[in-house]
Amino acid sequence: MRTDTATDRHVIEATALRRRYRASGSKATKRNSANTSPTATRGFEAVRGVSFTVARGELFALLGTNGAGKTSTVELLEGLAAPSGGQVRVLGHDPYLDRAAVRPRIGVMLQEGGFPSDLTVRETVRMWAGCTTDARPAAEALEMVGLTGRAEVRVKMLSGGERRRLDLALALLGNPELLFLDEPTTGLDAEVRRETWELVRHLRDQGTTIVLTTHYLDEAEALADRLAIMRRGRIVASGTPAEVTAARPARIRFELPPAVSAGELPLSVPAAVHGRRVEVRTERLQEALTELLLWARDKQLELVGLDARSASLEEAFLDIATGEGEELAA
Ligand SMILES: Nc1ncnc2c1ncn2[C@@H]1O[C@H](COP(=O)(O)OP(=O)(O)OP(=O)(O)O)[C@@H](O)[C@H]1O
Repeated sequence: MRTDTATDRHVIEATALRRRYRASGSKATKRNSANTSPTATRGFEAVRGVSFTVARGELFALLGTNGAGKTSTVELLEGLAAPSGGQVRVLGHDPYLDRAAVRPRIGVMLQEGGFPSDLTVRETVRMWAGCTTDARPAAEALEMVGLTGRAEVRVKMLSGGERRRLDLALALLGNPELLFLDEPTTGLDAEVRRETWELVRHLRDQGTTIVLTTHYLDEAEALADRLAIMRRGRIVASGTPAEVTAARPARIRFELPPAVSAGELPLSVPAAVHGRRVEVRTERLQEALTELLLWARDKQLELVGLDARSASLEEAFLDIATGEGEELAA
C-alpha cells in the first residue's frame, strides 16, 4: 500500500538533476551511442541542474534542439544511469538504485528498439512479453498500434513507421503506469502520426502518465499538458503550451489596401510593411486587432488576407531554444 500523497500526485520529481559523461572508459554510457568526440573524452556535463515534476495522469513533453540534453535527462528518469548530482524520484523510488521496483511499472519506447530482424512481429512481441511482468496478450498490443495485419511479417520487412509502432507495442506490453515515448512518431506518415496521437491521448485519458520527447512542435502542442524546453543542459522555459507561447508576441497580417500608405495605419500598432504586405507584432493581440478593425471600418477599407494569430509553439521554441542570449529562468 502506498501512503505517500506527494508520490501519488507526482509520478516524477527531479531536483537539481545533473549528468556528467566522464572520460572514455567510464561506466557512464548512453544507450545506442558511442560518442568519441574530444568533448566526450574530456568529460561533458549534459544535464546541468534540471528540476521539474510530472503529475499522475499528465502528459509532459521535453523539448530542445539536438544535443540539448533531453535523452540524457530521460535516461536518468528511466534508471538507465545514475545522476552525477541532484535527485530523482520515480513512482516514489530512486529509479537507478530501486530499478527492480520501478521497471515493472514503466514502459519505455526507445528511439531505436534494436530487436532481431529475422523474427516476425508476433514472435517479437511474444519474446518481449516473456521478459515483461503481467504482459498483456500480444494480439491486444498489436491491435492497439494497428499492426494486427502485419503480425506474421518479419521485422526486417517492416517500414520505418511500422517499426516505430512495434516499438510502441513493446512499450505498452506491461500496461505501464508511466510511459516514456522518445520521438514516437519519427518516420510515420501524417495519417499514422494522427492515429498514434489518438492512441497516446487514449492512454493518457485512461490514466497513464506520459513523458514525451519530440522534435515535432505540433505534436507537443497537440498532446502535452505541460512541457519544458531544454537548452544546453538546462530548462529554459516550462509550463502549459499556452503559457510558454503567451510570452511571445502574436502577429497580424493583411494586405495594405490600395490608396492607403503605410503612414496612415493606426499609429499605436507598430507595423512592418514589405511591398503591400503588412505585418504587426504585438503582445496585446485583442487590443491591436480591435484598433485595426475599427480603423478599417471607419475608413471603409477591406483588409484583404487578414490573418491574426497567437505565437505558435514553434515560434516560441525557436526563440527560446536557439536563443544565444542570457539564460532564461526555468
Ligand atoms: N556518451 C556520451 N559521452 C559524452 N557526451 C555525450 C554522450 N552522450 C551524449 N553526449 C552529449 O551530451 C549532450 C546531450 O545529448 P542528448 O543526447 O542528451 O541530447 P538530446 O537533447 O537528446 O539530443 P537529440 O535531440 O539529438 O537526441 C550532447 O552534447 C551530446 O553530444
